[in-house]
Amino acid sequence: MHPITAQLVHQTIRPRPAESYKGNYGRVLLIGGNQNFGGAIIMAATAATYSGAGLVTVATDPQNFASLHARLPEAMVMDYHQTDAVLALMAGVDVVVIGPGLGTDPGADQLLSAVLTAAKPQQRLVLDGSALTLLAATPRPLPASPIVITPHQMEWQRLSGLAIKDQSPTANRRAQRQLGVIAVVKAHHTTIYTDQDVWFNPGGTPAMATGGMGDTLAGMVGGFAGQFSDFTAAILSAVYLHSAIADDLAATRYVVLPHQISALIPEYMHRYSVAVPD
Ligand SMILES: NC(=O)C1=CN([C@@H]2O[C@H](COP(=O)(O)OP(=O)(O)OC[C@H]3O[C@@H](n4cnc5c(N)ncnc54)[C@H](O)[C@@H]3O)[C@@H](O)[C@H]2O)[C@@H](O)CC1
Ligand SMILES: Nc1ncnc2c1ncn2[C@@H]1O[C@H](COP(=O)(O)OP(=O)(O)O)[C@@H](O)[C@H]1O
Ligand SMILES: [Mg+2]
Repeated sequence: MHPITAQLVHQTIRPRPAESYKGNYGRVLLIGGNQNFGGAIIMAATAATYSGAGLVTVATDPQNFASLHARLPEAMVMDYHQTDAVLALMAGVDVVVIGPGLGTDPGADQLLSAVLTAAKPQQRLVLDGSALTLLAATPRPLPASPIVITPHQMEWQRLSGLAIKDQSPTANRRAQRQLGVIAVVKAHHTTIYTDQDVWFNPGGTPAMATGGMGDTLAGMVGGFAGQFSDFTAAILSAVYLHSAIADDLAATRYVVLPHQISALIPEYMHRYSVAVPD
């Protein structure tokens, strides 16, 4: 098992070329946020935007449009009930993040299936939250796209069939291989399973135990996946920085809130892009 290192993050987040524009930094579509969980997709979209995604669109329940715009005017919105319009927009994006606050009603289930069916081989997919619960309840074929899943331990139990107490690296590895996707199994020290390797995240603190913390990670993974060509390195760097920021904040705070992490992502990305921090 390899630790994710500051060096790896430094090698992944490089200074931006001067001759570039928003189209070079990833078109990211985030899908989620029902009438009860609008905050989840707002936090995910905030993290994707603060991670440097060039263009962010959020497909969500229209009830969330005003609050999303008020928090994040950089994001565009669309009604996720209009499946054809969502799929038409999806055809032009680099990354799809689906699941934060999506809920598990039949409409959400159908939207997940439609997105999985429409995904093109070059599009990167981030499956989180409700998307994983839906997938566990009704397994369906996954597209040939690069896919990362970001389950917490209960979502991983539902998906893998492994009880939380049995989620050892060896068992997780076996389950990841069967699914054929990169698995970020979130815990106190998150472990990441790729086809080649098992990684662990050295950071993380119980100060992160707040609703929305995983939604924020999903958005970061989406933002990084739209910018950095090595998909695995992008995922590992997002996992590392998410908790590195939290660990630093937790030195003087009892709890760290998801939006506090997002606010610091640009500063940390700059820091890691210029040097390997101590
Ligand atoms: N502000 C918001 O709108 C929020 C929306 N959320 C969304 O709510 C939906 C449901 O997600 P939840 O995770 O809340 O509910 P889930 O039902 O998927 O998981 C929570 C259940 O798993 C158990 N559990 C065991 N180990 C756990 C672990 N390590 N971490 C978390 N739960 C563990 C809990 O006791 C609980 O019974 C998702 O779509 C999620 O994105 C949550 O992220 C919370 C914040
Ligand atoms: N005790 C802890 N130590 C380290 N990290 C934690 C701890 N509790 C929560 N986290 C992190 O917070 C995030 C929680 O994700 P998740 O449960 O999906 O949250 P939500 O769905 O509410 O956004 C994960 O990245 C997890 O690693
Ligand atoms: Mg979650």
